[in-house]
Amino acid sequence: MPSAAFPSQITKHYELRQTIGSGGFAKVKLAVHLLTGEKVAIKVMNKKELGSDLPRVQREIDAMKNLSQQHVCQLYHVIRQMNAYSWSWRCVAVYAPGGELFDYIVAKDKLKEEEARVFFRQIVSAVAYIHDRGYAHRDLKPENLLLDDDQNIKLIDFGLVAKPRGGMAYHLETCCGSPAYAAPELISGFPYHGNEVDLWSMGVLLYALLCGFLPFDDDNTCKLYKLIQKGEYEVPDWLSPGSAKLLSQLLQVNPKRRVTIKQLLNNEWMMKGYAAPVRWTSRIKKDKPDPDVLLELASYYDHPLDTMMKKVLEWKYDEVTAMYFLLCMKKSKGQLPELLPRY
Ligand SMILES: COc1cc(O)cc(Nc2ccc(C(=O)Nc3ccc4c(c3)C[NH2+]CC4)cc2)c1
Repeated sequence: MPSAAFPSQITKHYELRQTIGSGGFAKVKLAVHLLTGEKVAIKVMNKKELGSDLPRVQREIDAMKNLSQQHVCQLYHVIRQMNAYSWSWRCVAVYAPGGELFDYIVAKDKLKEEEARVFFRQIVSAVAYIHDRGYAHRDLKPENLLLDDDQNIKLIDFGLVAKPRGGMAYHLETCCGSPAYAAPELISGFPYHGNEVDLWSMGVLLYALLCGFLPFDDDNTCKLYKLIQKGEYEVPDWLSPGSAKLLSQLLQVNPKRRVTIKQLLNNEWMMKGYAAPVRWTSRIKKDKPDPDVLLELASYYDHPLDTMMKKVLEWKYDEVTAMYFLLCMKKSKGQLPELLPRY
């Protein structure tokens, strides 16, 4: 039980600020990492509220520990704390000052094709990466896509992620995600493939970006399901033929006829105005830590370089992992030479 005399792991490293998101069993707070001054997002989950959702927390944390890519929200630090008579989790991750893509679309009503293409290419990059790592997100929607300070996409909320044993071929028997973005095969209760379900949700997402409203929408969930299973939607006259064609390739009721993530990478619409296909491999090389950051860490912790390298490569998602990623963030902003206070 933390007290003033025994500061919690959180207050030892972070200064908590306001709540920036809440829902279900979790609350997300803005915080500042004391040593680097970098802003972070801290997701607070209490076992008591979690109830049956405990596996969801573990799934999200395990997934985020395995996912490091420029368009996926980076996990920095996981702190499990015993308080009162139950466990609580605090997970520290990237803060995305642009907030949710959902709010960005609402504020702009709808996006021009060129702007939608910039975001959609980054979303395809994130999904191609997690699929390649054997994960299906299963809850792709604008609320789970955040914008960082350069308006780049960061994918969050891996609580419904599925990493079926033996890769993606396995059917996933659970029904999940948000109804308006759910694929026909998922809501029909048929066995489905997680990666195909993600492609349908991306079709709904692209439609929302280009139109400012949903292709299938009804307050009555049963009526909504019928609309989705019919797969008929309005094609507004402001959509270009290319946009309409890509939407028809994504919003295919038969998952076997749906465009695949690999086909999307160099799809005609995706390539318009671009010289190269979507780049989806990670720019973050966890197996080769950044030498400048290692030097800074070794100096701060007063460790020999090779000892520091070994500690970082353990990827414990403790204070060392957090320091590493946050110093990388500072370096990307040209602020690394700001020396850390020495012990
Ligand atoms: C374990 O998984 C985690 C852990 C964690 O610490 C965070 C997340 N997910 C996030 C949720 C929200 C944000 C975030 O930055 N939200 C945000 C930021 C700025 C603003 C808003 C939200 C909304 N109002 C406008 C300003 C970041 C990560 C997952």
